[in-house]
Amino acid sequence: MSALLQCLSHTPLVGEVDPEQAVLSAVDGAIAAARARIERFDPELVILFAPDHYNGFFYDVMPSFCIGTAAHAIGDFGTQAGDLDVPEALAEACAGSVLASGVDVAVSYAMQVDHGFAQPLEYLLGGIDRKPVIPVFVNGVARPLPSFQRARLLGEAVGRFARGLDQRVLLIGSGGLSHQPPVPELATANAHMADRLKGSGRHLPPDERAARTRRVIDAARVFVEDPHSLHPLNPEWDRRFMATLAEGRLQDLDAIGNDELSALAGKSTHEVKTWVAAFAALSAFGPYRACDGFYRPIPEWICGFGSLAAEPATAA
Ligand SMILES: O=C(O)CCC(=O)/C=C/C=C(\O)C(=O)O
Ligand SMILES: [Fe+2]
Repeated sequence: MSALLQCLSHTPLVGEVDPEQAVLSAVDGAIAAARARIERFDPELVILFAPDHYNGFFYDVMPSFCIGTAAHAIGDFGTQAGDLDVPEALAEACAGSVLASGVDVAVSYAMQVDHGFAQPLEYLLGGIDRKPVIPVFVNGVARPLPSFQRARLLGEAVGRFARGLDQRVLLIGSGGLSHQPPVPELATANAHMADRLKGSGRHLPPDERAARTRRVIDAARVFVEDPHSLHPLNPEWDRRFMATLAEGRLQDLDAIGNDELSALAGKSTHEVKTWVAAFAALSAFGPYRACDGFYRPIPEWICGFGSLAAEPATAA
């Protein structure tokens, strides 16, 4: 029974609109360090908390949280497509344990996931099917959104389940930090887009997929020139948020409401609830020690890009 945590921002813009080489090299260095630590740990099971961007979860039924007993990655923005290696019985047991803890997580026996899940698996493990993984969806874009507190309680419940396994468990949180790329919203969508958001977007025609990709790339190019063309990045908030997690003060976040968080750091920063869930899961193993914090505001990727690892304080 042991655990390692790695939280990492994701971006669909890597390779499309990139920052200068020095920044890219710094990011590559942070990811390489994370990957080396994970290799040394040699996880037997990965529990991946990640969001979706209207590729797998829609307003026909939008859960706050969902555990997959099987999952397929669609391969958006150049990420790997295919099946994740989900241990079905273990994922079922995890969902049962979380429900018994009082957190009403949904389950999916055919979860569809996007770059939010695929990118960390590729960057940190070398591919989407290299290790058994329990995928845990955390709604980070579709209002109404779960709160920091509920994300923490979800993570604690998952952590108690993981602690009971005789396995080396890698906990991953994917997404964030401050950012607001152009993701459609139901409240402002036209009839066609509203239909897509309610479920017809599950199998998007290739021309619409290409237009959607193009829209994000174009927005990034404009954002680099004009930081007010989208919600500005907030490095101060991002650093404070990372320090809060590193110092084990997860409950301090409970008081921050969702509208307040959107105003502080952009409507997509709710993805950081995956970080909160992952840290809360680690806290079920006892006090932890965070390490290798990395942060850069990267307008080319429309995000505050961060990486943070942690392990139980008792680990060697
Ligand atoms: O429908 C769309 O256009 C969605 C665009 C999209 O998927 C953007 C994703 C951005 C991130 O994942 C991110 O910056 O975290
Ligand atoms: Fe995202």
